[in-house]
Amino acid sequence: MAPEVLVDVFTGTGKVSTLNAGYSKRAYITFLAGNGDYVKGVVGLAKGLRKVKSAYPLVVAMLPDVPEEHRQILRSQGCIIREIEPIYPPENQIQFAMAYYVINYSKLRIWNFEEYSKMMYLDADIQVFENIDHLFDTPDGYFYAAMDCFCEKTWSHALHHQIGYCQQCPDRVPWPAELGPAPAFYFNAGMFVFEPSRLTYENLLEVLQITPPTPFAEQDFLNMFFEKVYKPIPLEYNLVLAMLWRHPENVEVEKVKVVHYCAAGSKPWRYTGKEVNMDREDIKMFVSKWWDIYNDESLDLKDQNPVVEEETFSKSSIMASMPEPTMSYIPAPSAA
Ligand SMILES: O=c1ccn([C@@H]2O[C@H](COP(=O)(O)OP(=O)(O)O[C@H]3O[C@H](CO)[C@H](O)[C@H](O)[C@H]3O)[C@@H](O)[C@H]2O)c(=O)[nH]1
Ligand SMILES: O[C@H]1[C@H](O)[C@@H](O)[C@H](O)[C@@H](O)[C@H]1O
Ligand SMILES: [Mn+2]
Repeated sequence: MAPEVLVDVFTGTGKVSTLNAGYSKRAYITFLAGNGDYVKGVVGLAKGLRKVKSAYPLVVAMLPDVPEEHRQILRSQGCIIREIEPIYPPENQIQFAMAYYVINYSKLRIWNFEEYSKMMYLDADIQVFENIDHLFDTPDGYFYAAMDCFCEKTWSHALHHQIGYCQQCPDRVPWPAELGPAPAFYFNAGMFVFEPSRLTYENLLEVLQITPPTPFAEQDFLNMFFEKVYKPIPLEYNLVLAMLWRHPENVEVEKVKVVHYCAAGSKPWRYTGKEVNMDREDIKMFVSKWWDIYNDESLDLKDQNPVVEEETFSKSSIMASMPEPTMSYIPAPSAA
């Protein structure tokens, strides 16, 4: 049976949610490694979440190599800092994952944050342009994320890409019958909704030990691990920018709530406009919208005191004002 795509149907009652009454254990979470410029992405994300009046704090799971200066910047923006130990794939096998992505296995630590009942992971190169708090209301027991696209060069190692198959337009080149059933839907791991759990965490680490690393590192691993409970959500919750030129018919730009600046050359803080497709008007528009948020001083955290967790929660409940969504499911088109 084809998996289902989650579709939100908003009733838009505008009712103020009483978040502290049972829902306070929710948070956004991102990942930060190294002393480079990804800290700018996290600052941008923290300000973006504030702009759309998200009711939940942003936790930053960071590796020990993030310098104190960057931690201070993030604290001053209201982020909750949580240091994690790196996770490496089994010894001697690292060469099979793309070097750049190996560090992302460390992301698995976030399943250990059991003090939160539900979290939404967002890459540091993601920006949120509309409130997406309602995704926390999705039924428990599933893994929610948007489906990826296989058309860019980064996918050239994969058979899908080589034969021209993409799950975003499965009719263009249908999956060849002689290769067996079409592959399960595959999500981009830059954005997902999950439930931390010690049991799941231990399971993840155990299975990782017997799983050979693959090019997209933890993204491939999570796709395999959560295959049976994966529920695709609409692309507007994680617009992988390449969708704009690979599958424009699937994108309604005005509906986009979350942009993932993952296309080569599109990270706003590194943007030069010179790389392929980077001179497009829609790309320029999204990059400039990211900078508007990053540069907007009115979005800086007003309170100069460093944020402590409890404080953030109670502030959140006061800020919370959002429509109450109802969710329904429709079947997705078959990938075959
Ligand atoms: O020097 C770095 C590199 C990466 N990151 C963090 O790691 C995330 C992933 O890196 P990119 O966003 O540059 O990579 P992509 O978006 O191309 O990666 C996609 O594929 C990866 C496979 O490992 C992950 O699944 C990632 O979440 C997914 O969006 C960043 O957003 C950021 O949060 C850092 O903090 N510092
Ligand atoms: O799955 C891949 C991967 O996450 C890449 O890093 C990203 O740049 C691509 O856009 C995506 O399709
Ligand atoms: Mn990313």
